[in-house]
Amino acid sequence: MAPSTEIPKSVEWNGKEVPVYDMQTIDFSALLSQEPAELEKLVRCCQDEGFFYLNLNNIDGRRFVDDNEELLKLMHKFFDSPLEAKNEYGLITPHLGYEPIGSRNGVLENTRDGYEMVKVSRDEIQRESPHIPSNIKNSADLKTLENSIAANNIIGKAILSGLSTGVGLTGKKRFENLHRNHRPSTSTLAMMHYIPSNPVKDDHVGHQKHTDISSLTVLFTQQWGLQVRPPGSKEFGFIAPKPGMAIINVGDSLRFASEHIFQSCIHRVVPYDYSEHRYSVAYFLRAEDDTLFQDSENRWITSREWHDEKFMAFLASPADQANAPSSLLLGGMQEEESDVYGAQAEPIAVN
Ligand SMILES: O=C(O)CCC(=O)C(=O)O
Ligand SMILES: [Fe+2]
Repeated sequence: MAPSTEIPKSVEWNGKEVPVYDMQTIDFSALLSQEPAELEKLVRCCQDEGFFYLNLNNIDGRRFVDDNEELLKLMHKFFDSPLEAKNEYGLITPHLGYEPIGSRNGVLENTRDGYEMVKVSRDEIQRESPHIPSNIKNSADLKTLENSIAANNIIGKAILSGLSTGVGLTGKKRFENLHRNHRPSTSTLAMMHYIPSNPVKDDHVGHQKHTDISSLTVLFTQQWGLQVRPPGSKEFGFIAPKPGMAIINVGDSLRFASEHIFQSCIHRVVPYDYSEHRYSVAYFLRAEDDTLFQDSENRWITSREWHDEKFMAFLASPADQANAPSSLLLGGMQEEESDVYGAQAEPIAVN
């Protein structure tokens, strides 16, 4: 019998039954044509949940899935290298460079994070001699990185454009116009490797609860581990990876740009299979640095200021993080009262 591709409604994780949340699916081809029914669905996804699958299993999308396969090979080469090679430039800016395992707080109390990450920004890849570690800098590697950044940028812009049309924005007010390609931004490709870990006994575990700084995040992963906490829900639940589909989420900046109509969904990553190495790629499409919007405290703030402020807050110690306002940490998103597991004091992070 062929293996079942059915996604279960819940799975057992860490000694507990945990929901698997079903998300809506937006079809990339229909999005490109701005089919009205697809745009309506897209707007609803962003207003109600802030998360959806993007189906790339079609003639328009398959090349982006292939780009991601190539990138995965490059990631294996990079992460298999010695630490000194990976850390050749260190973390140059928050959106460019390498962060070793344990740079931030982990997903559970008293843990550090369980992943290493290398980021290549869209602005940097276009420079004459970009700061990229030498072990992924031959001309084929640069092409692979460029293809992925371009692919994700095209996907992000198609979504922004669909959303602008869907909510009736015209001219300069359209979301794409806050994300012009030639303007400086912190948009970046983040490649992550999670080490195997057991939440019961290890001290480097997962990726802490957060909302993304970005306008939109385009995520590729073939492995379980991502959990979301949709608005109004009492607990985190898994999102199942699906072949040929990217997972898209709205981040704080698009929530602000939409006058807080869109949800910036709360999420985190846990080790699903404790013995597994997990790989994921998140492209953070961010607004032009000098874009002005109002945060949930009604402060006028630029895209760059929001990025820098939130990033610094999350590099802070667990004690300082606990004292930071949740309007900063969770982009103004409210959490429902938690169940027992979710109620434990968890640090919160950012990307
Ligand atoms: O690894 C993942 O699946 C998600 C990572 C993430 O949430 C982030 O980098 O902001
Ligand atoms: Fe994230």
